[in-house]
Amino acid sequence: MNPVLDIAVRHRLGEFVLAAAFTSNGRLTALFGQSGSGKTSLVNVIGGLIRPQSGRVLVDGEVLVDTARGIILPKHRRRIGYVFQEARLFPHLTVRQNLMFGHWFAPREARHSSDLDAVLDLLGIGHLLDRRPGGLSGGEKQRVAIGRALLSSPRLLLMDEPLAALDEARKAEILPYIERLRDKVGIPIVYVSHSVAEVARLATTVALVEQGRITACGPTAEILSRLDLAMRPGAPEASSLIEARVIGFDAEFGLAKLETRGGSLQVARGSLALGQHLRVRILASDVLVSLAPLTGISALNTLSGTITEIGERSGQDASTLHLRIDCSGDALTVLLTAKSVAALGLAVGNPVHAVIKSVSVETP
Ligand SMILES: Nc1ncnc2c1ncn2[C@@H]1O[C@H](COP(=O)(O)OP(=O)(O)OP(=O)(O)O)[C@@H](O)[C@H]1O
Repeated sequence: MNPVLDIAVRHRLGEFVLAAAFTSNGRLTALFGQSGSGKTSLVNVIGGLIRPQSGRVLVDGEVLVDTARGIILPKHRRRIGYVFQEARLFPHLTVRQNLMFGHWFAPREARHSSDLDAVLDLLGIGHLLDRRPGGLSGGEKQRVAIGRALLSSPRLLLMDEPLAALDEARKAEILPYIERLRDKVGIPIVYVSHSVAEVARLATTVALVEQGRITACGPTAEILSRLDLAMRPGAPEASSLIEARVIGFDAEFGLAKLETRGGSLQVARGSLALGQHLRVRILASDVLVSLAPLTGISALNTLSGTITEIGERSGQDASTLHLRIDCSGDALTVLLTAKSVAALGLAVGNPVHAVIKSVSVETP
């Protein structure tokens, strides 16, 4: 089977050289990297705004670029939807007219009159149809921009920092729509971000971009927890993504009880619903390790596991190191001082208890 994305391109922009190669089968592939690492340039190569000097771009096996065969499809023939940081809607047109603008760009055989209803429902924008962009919130504008891109029947959606211009409340409002887009619409997404929290929540696959190159690419949980990447410049701070399910609530204290493979966690209830499946994120620096089960401390969460990997000493003065604990199939990455590791005599194979404060468990 063809990968969803198969990219290997080389392109010089002044002093900067983009030399990026990766494949992805993810529904949402995040390009993550520091400012200036080349994420937007790569997106522009995929979208056709930059014609690469050499290389290939294939989406679901369709060749968009293959310089060796002299193929560089023009932008308008690629069927790629773009969503930028700013919504870029036409101010003089209504929301309906903005959306239909996307529809006109869809190939005739891919246009269906039912598409509009499905998109309105998916993005919750049906009530905005007669409004003009000027009267919409930033989050509403972005939902319309996503709708417009979807209605062009793209084979791929490129989203370049779509939430960067929004405040925290608007981001929180739009994230569930992007999750639905990822899970319910069969269009693969390439998503540029430099927010680890966003990547942890949305991405199925992460490609790390560093100085024009892809330094790692793989499933999100694996990339975020990889010890060899943890201290690289621009790499996300090491963290663990753990699959969990809401199994109950503690009404008196406003907590939700989550079940994970390695044990239970208690977190702030927020808007969690009974039975909901979610991914929680725990920073490596927010976990303590104990040889014996602890009593008499305030932390509410203890996961038990076995040390599977101890990384190299790193950080300031090589004073810290990462280790990985297998908690019944979930990998927990922990940052400790080298001194603690020596004092406890920690070694691969040791059974340990990982202690996590509830406030350190990030939930959607
Ligand atoms: N036309 C150009 N000529 C010369 N250099 C360029 C050109 N376009 C981009 N660059 C350089 O290429 C590098 C990568 O830029 P790019 O915008 O792709 O990075 P980015 O990772 O998207 O950054 P940001 O997160 O800040 O948007 C930068 O150093 C930029 O200055």
